Amino acid sequence: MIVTPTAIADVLVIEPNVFGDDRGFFFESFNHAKFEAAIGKPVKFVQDNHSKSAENVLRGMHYQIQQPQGKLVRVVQGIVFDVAVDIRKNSSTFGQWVGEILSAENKKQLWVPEGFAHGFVVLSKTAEFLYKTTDYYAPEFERCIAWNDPEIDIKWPINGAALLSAKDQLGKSFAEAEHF
Ligand SMILES: Cc1cn([C@H]2C[C@H](O)[C@@H](COP(=O)(O)OP(=O)(O)O[C@H]3O[C@@H](C)C(=O)[C@@H](O)[C@H]3O)O2)c(=O)[nH]c1=O
Repeated sequence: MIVTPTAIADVLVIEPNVFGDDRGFFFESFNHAKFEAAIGKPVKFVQDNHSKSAENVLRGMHYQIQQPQGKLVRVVQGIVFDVAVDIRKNSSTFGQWVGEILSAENKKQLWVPEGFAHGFVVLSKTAEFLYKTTDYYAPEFERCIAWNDPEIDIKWPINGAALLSAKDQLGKSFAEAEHF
């Protein structure tokens, strides 16, 4: 597998070795030992999540202020633009974002560590999104930063209006939001 740091060093792009043959393909979508070697520390995932969304659906920018979740994300159908925002106050990249196209075809995964707000927008007709998390869902600690916060200024590659949940329409500004 190929591991490539992004502009924010702790956020990694992971590309598995894909073995294609006459039948189709095979790849290890997660290997604990190799993943720990990639991030350089022990990790324990406790939840696997799967969502499906229509084109222009934008979910984000989410985090849990307690029980923070590291997320290993990938796409098994369609194409998304996936984004991590560094909200660690002591980080040299505090307030910066990185984005990556993840698709069923490119099979890229993004490692979004604890301390980041995370979100994505769907660029295909539909997309199915899978992710592992290092802590359990805890709605009482769930927080949302507005996807279009001008200070963060994420350059979303979308045509048309983003489709948001009622909850995500109430996302806070980066300035107002709680940080780590
Ligand atoms: C995230 C989550 C949701 N749910 C439930 C709550 C709700 O009824 C329904 C849909 O929840 P949401 O609207 O919060 O789902 P969604 O907007 O897809 O939330 C997710 O967005 C992406 C960007 C992330 O980074 C995730 O961590 C998570 O916050 O599913 C769980 O039972 N467990 C979970 O882990």
